[in-house]
Amino acid sequence: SGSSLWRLTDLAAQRVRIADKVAAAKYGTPSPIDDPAREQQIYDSVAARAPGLGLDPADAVRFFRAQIEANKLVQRGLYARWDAHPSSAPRTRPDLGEIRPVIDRLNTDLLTELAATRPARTARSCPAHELVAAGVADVVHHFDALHARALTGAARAACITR
Ligand SMILES: C=C(O[C@@H]1C=C(C(=O)O)C=C[C@H]1O)C(=O)O
Repeated sequence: SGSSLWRLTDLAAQRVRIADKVAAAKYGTPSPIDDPAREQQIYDSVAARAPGLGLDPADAVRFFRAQIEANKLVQRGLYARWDAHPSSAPRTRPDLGEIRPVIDRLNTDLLTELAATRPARTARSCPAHELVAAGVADVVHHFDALHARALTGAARAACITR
């Protein structure tokens, strides 16, 4: 992987994609899209692990805030779609308890990759990496506009602009 942002971007894309399963798990149930307690757990875990990886905790948390916003953007977009076209709503309901461990694993891999890509993330050229994200979204993941938009926001947060 080196310092290239491809793997980081692909992991972010996988995290955007899994929002489909999360939305399907919650749609038509009392579980809201936003779960602040779960989000706080993630931020606390990220902040605790960051220093051991040579990462600034605030920087790592900022990145994960963007990943979570991207995930919720997709969930909201899918809800709107499913409300408008009930025939497109999922017919089976996955178990959120089985999805979250996969997200935990992606979070760990993202954190590792954040540490590995520090040079690319601090480079002045980093914002151009949005193009990489667009390519990953299109060519690798065949994302629609909703998912591509979510990934663009998530990928932009990788750059350290301070
Ligand atoms: C993915 C979920 O939905 C939301 C998004 C989260 C995330 O991206 O990690 C965490 C909590 C929720 O606010 C979830 O509930 O697990």
